[in-house]
Formats: sequence, C-alpha cells, structure tokens
Amino acid sequence: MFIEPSLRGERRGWIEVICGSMFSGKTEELIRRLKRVKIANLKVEIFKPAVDIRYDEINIVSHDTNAILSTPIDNSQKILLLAQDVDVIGIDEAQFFDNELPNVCDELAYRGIRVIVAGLDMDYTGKPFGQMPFILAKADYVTKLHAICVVCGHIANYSYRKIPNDDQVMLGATDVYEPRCRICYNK
Ligand SMILES: Nc1ncnc2c1ncn2[C@@H]1O[C@H](COP(=O)(O)OP(=O)(O)O)[C@@H](O)[C@H]1O
Ligand SMILES: Cc1cn([C@H]2C[C@H](O)[C@@H](COP(=O)(O)O)O2)c(=O)[nH]c1=O
Ligand SMILES: [Zn+2]
Repeated sequence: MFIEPSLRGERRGWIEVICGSMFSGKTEELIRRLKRVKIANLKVEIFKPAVDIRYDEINIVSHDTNAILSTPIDNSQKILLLAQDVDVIGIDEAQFFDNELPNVCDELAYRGIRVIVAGLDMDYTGKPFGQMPFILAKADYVTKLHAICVVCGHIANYSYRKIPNDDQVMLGATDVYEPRCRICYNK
C-alpha cells in the first residue's frame, strides 16, 4: 500500500501516478488517497476530463460506486488557474487529457503541490495511452495496479475491447471492456 510522505514542514511537491488496466482499482486508490488528504485538513482540488461522463458528469465514480466530487475540465491548463492555495491535486482518467498535462503536473509539483494522477497506461490495442507514458516518466512515485482476468483468474494488465470499434476513445465499462491477462488478451 502506498504510504504518503508528509506535506508538513518544508514545502516540496511531487507527482504520484496510479496506472493499470480497467477494473484494476485506479479510481478507488485515487479516492482513498484523496480522502486521507481531506482527513489531514489539507486543501485539495480534484479534476477529471469533461468527456468522461460514463457514470456521472461531475463526480469521479469507481466501478464499485465509490465517489468523490470533482471539477470536470476540457483543458489541462485550467488546472494551473484553479490550483491556487492548494496542497494536493487529484486527476482521474488522465489518458484523455491534452498534450500539456505532463508539463502542468511538473509545474504544480514545482509549486510545492502533491499531484496524484490516475489513468490507463495502455489502450485496448496495448499501446501507451495519450500522455500517460510521459507523466509516468516524470513521476516521483508510480503504483501499477492489476485487475483479475475474467477468462482465467490470473492478474490482468490488459483492457480487452469486446466490441468492434477502431476509435481509441470509446467510453464504457463491462458493456464494452473486460480485463484480461497477457495470455488471454492475445488469444
Ligand atoms: N475483473 C475484475 N478484477 C478486479 N476488480 C473488478 C473486476 N470486475 C469488477 N471489478 C470491480 O472494480 C473495482 C475497481 O474499480 P475502479 O477503482 O473504478 O477501477 P479502475 O479505475 O482501475 O477501472 C474493484 O474493486 C471490483 O469491485
Ligand atoms: C481501454 C480503453 C478504455 N477507454 C475508456 C473506457 C472507460 O470509459 C475509460 C477507462 O476507465 P477506467 O476508470 O480505467 O475503468 O476509458 C477508451 O476510451 N479506450 C480504450 O482503449
Ligand atoms: Zn487470463
């Protein structure tokens, strides 16, 4: 389990990334960390891409229906504007953000802010998704989570798309995707 360094005392920012396949628990882990931030009475702002309306337009919602309030935004630069006087920033579904997100995360960390980013490391074809590889490269801490393969029960790190559609972005949950291990994904 990730144990957070203290934000008390000398002000130092950093970037944490939570990645993995769909259903691996990224959103639950993000919510867990953000709830602890609130318990510590630190000031937090939480963002998600406005396109992510799968379960809710405003809240971040996990597959297990855990939820936390967020601000939907259509441009990563808005995070810099809205991050005045905060201690911690949370960002979900980072793979959907624009190319500036890695620089935005860097800038926030240099301002002394703890930045927690959750997102898919790979798309349904197994390719790195959006800006995630660049944020992973810049991260101070990386947590890679795994789902359970629905075919064989081993750990899964691929998101298998069940529906024929070549678009990289296709919102959905169990209606469209299932987590699979390396072997079952390639069958
Ligand atoms: N095949 C699976 N493997 C693991 N968890 C699953 C699976 N199918 C459904 N779940 C549920 O998904 C939850 C994780 O949801 P969530 O945090 O939203 O994941 P992610 O953000 O990585 O897609 C688990 O706690 C579990 O209840
Ligand atoms: C693999 C893959 C996923 N998506 C979409 C499907 C969901 O709406 C999100 C991922 O949500 P989760 O919190 O990780 O379960 O991304 C996509 O658009 N393209 C893909 O290749
Ligand atoms: Zn498998």
